[in-house]
Amino acid sequence: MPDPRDPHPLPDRPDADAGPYDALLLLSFGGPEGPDDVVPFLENVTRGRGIPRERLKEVGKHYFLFGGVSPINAQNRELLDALRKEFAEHGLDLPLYWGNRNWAPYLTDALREIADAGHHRVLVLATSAYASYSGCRQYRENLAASLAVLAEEGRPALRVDKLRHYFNHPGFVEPMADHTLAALAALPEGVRDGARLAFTTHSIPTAAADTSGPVEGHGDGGAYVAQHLEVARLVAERVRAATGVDRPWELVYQSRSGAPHIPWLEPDICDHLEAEHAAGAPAVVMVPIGFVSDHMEVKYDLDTEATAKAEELGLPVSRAATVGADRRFAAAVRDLVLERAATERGLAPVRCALGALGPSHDVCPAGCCPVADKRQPPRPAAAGTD
Ligand SMILES: CC1=C(CCC(=O)O)c2cc3nc(cc4[nH]c(cc5[nH]c(cc1n2)c(C)c5CCC(=O)O)c(CCC(=O)O)c4C)C(CCC(=O)O)=C3C
Ligand SMILES: [Fe+2]
Repeated sequence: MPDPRDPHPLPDRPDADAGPYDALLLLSFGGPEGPDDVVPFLENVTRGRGIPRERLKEVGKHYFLFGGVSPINAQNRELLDALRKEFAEHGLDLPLYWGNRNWAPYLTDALREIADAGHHRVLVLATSAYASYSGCRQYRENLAASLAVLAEEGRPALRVDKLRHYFNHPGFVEPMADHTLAALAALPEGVRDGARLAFTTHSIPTAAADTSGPVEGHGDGGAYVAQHLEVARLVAERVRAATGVDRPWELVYQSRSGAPHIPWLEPDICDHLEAEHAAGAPAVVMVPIGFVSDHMEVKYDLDTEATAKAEELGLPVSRAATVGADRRFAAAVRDLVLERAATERGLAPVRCALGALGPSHDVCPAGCCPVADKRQPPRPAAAGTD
């Protein structure tokens, strides 16, 4: 077992050569930036997905509670700034672009800008660290659809690759562990040692979880659950080493949508808080390992809803910050860019990953993360084998 106190230095990549790539595209979810954006944004997100009307009204309210502004776009701007700084400091000359799936700046516009600047090979950083249809293939489908628009416009073809999943990269795990320690320190001292850890991520339909990742890993929970359990274990191990306390921890879920008769991953964080309280837990730290920034799913579902539930129970809780624009995460992105570029040049670079699962594949194999809903027509996806 690796020593959790080992700083896991990134491989010292002597070069700053991003070739054959000539652009990096930050690909994210997007979010509304004012009250008038909320309904059209939700329509973009849920088009053809069978989300009950009631649920949409409810989710709209979450956004209106925050003035109709999702924090996600500002957070992506911060990440872009951190990446620019990281690249400049290390002499990595790779222009950065940004496009979203569901709101401006849109993905198609970003790709058009990239093509018009004369670039040909694009590397994509998605703000989703794990496998699953929603977290990976859906982004690849959006890339394919946008590339098709550009082709119709008669623009020269872009070749697009996606960076591998980074959930187990030290630049993702280490900031998450530090933020968990900070959230523990924010609890009243008397309950700190007894506090339990609740790692949270987005619930998805169990059928989508079971088929997440490469075909040979399909089965109960699939790669989605296995990858999250691994990050939870890695973070819990680091927290134990730093505090000397071996705390009970669990992986739980949040932000469920979809029709009630379709099974989604459980337990929900609110039910979990109730169960922990009933079991005599003195406090709980919520650790949103499923997300890359403190966007609305974190601000509403954890900081508002779950925190209100805990108050009602009289259970002290705190919430760990996500990695956001942490410079170790920016360094991880640089590391992954250089790693992939070297691989594409025919070299065999060090592939940095913590824990037992090893580095994820560079290219999604055929059958990876299929649409679980059989009524959905299969759509073309870019940056993969199928
Ligand atoms: C796995 C996963 C991630 C993590 C990976 C990633 O980051 O991509 C994620 C992120 C996010 N999800 C977000 C927002 C929403 N997700 C929805 C709906 C859904 N999410 C799903 C899954 C995921 N979602 C699923 C299976 C659905 C059901 C409909 C469908 O199959 O597509 C809906 C519709 C209403 C509702 O029912 O909640 C909204 C508004 C925002 C923006 C937050 C902000 O504005 O700050 C972000 C970052
Ligand atoms: Fe979502």
